[in-house]
Amino acid sequence: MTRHTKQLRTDARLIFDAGIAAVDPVAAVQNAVTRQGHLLSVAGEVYDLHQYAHIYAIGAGKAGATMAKGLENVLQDRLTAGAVTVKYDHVAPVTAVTLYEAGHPIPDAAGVGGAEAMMHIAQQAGENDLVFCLLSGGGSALSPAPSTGITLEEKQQFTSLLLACGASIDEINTLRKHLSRLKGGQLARLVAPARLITLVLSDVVGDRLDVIASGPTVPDASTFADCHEIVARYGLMEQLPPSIRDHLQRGGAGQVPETPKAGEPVFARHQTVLIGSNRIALQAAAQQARHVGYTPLVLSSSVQGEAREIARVQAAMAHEIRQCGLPMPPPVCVLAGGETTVTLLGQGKGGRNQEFALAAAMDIDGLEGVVILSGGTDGTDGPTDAAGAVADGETVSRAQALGLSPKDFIQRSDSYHFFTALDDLLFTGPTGTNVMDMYLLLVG
Ligand SMILES: Nc1ncnc2c1ncn2[C@@H]1O[C@H](COP(=O)(O)OP(=O)(O)O)[C@@H](O)[C@H]1O
Ligand SMILES: O=C(O)[C@@H](CO)OP(=O)(O)O
Ligand SMILES: [Mg+2]
Repeated sequence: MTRHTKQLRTDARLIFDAGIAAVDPVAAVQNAVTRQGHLLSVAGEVYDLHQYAHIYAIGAGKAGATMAKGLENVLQDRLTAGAVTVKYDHVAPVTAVTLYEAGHPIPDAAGVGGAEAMMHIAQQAGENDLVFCLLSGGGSALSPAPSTGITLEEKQQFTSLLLACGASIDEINTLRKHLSRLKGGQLARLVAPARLITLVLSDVVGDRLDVIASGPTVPDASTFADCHEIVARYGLMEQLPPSIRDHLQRGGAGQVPETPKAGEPVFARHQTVLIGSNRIALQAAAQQARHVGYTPLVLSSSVQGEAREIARVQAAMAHEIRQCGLPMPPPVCVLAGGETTVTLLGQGKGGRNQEFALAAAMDIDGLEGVVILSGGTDGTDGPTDAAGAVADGETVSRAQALGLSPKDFIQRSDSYHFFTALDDLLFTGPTGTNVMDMYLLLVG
C-alpha cells in the first residue's frame, strides 16, 4: 500500500522548508558568532571587543541583507557602520549597515556605488578595528570594481559574453578576479592592517572559498596566465572589449600586479568561516524526512550536469525503489543537491528546477506513490517567480487530459507554463538565503 500522493507532496514541502530553514542566514550567522559581554566567539576563536575601536560590516551577495541582520543582532550597538550590496529587492531591516541594491547577474552603476562604499570602509579601517566581510552567491556581479582603464559598460558587455560562453563559475571568476580592484583577495589588502573575519554562505559546488563571490578576502591561486588559457578555450579573444584585452595582455606580461597569493602577510589577521552550504541544508532536510517517517538517503551535495539528464537518474532511482526496494525499501526520501545547467532549446519560460521536475515527470509516468520536488533554495528558479516544481506519477496524465504535451514544453524550454497549467509550481518567495538547489525524491 503506497502512501497517498497528496501526503507525499505535503511531506516533500516540509522537508524542503526544513532544509532552507537550516541555512537561514540570520540563524546561521548567530550560530557562528556569539557574544557574551565583551567576548565575541566566532567558530571557536575568541575576540575581546574591548580591543577594537570600531567594528564594520562589508560584503556582497544575495544573502547580504539577512547576514547583516544576523550580525547586527549579535553585535548590537558595537557595530559602527557597514556597506553591503544585495540584489534588487533582497533587503532586510538593518540599522547600522547601509544596504546597496544592485543589478545581478549583469553588474550596474548601483553595484559600483556599493563596491566603492565597501572599499572606502576597508581602507579607512585601522589596526584597532575589526571588519566583518559577509559573502554569498551573487557577490561577484554585485561588487563591480573594474580595474583602471575598464569602464562599467565594458565590464557589462564582458559579463554577458562570459555567462553565455559555457565557462564554469571557477573559470568565470578567475577572469573576474583579474579585471577587478577588490576580487581575488584584493579586498583583504585594503582591510589590512585591521582584523578581518569573513563569513561565507556557499552557493558553489565544492564550497571553494576562492570561488564564492570571487573570494575577495582569501588567497587567489589563479593567475593572468590562467585567464589567457580560459579566453583561448572559449574563443573569446576576438570578442573582448579592447580595454579588457589590453588589461589581460599587460597582466600576462607582468605589467599589472597579480592577486595576492597564499602565505602573503595580508592574510595574517584573518579568520574565514563557512556558515551555510548545500550540505548543511541537505542534512537538515534529511533529519526532517526521518522525523516524518521516511528513511533518508543523502546522495550528494555536488550534483552538476544537464538538468533533464540528472532528472532521469532520480527517476530511475524511483523505479528501483518501487520495484524492488533497492537501495532501500519505502518509505524513503532520497536527497541530493547542487546546481544543474540547462541548454536552452526554445524561447519559453522556466528554470533549471522546473525543467528538472518536467523531465522527471516524463520518466515516472504511471508510478504510484512517488513524488519528485526540485527547488532553488533562494526561492527564484531562473527568470521566474517560482522556486521550482513538484512532479508525481500522475503529472503526465493530468497534463495530457488538459491537452498538453510534456515533450513540447521541454522542447520550447517552457517548464514554467507547463507547471502553471497544472498548478504544480513550487512557491516560497525570496528566502533570503542561497545554497544552490535541492532535489527530493519521496517514495511512500
Ligand atoms: N526557459 C528556461 N528553462 C530552463 N532554464 C532556464 C530558462 N531560462 C533560463 N534558465 C536557466 O536559469 C539559470 C539562471 O537561474 P537563476 O536562478 O537566476 O540562477 P542563480 O540562482 O544561480 O543565480 C540559467 O542557468 C539558465 O540556464
Ligand atoms: O557571485 C558569484 O561569483 C557566484 C558564485 O558565488 O554567484 P552567482 O552564480 O549567483 O552569480
Ligand atoms: Mg536562483
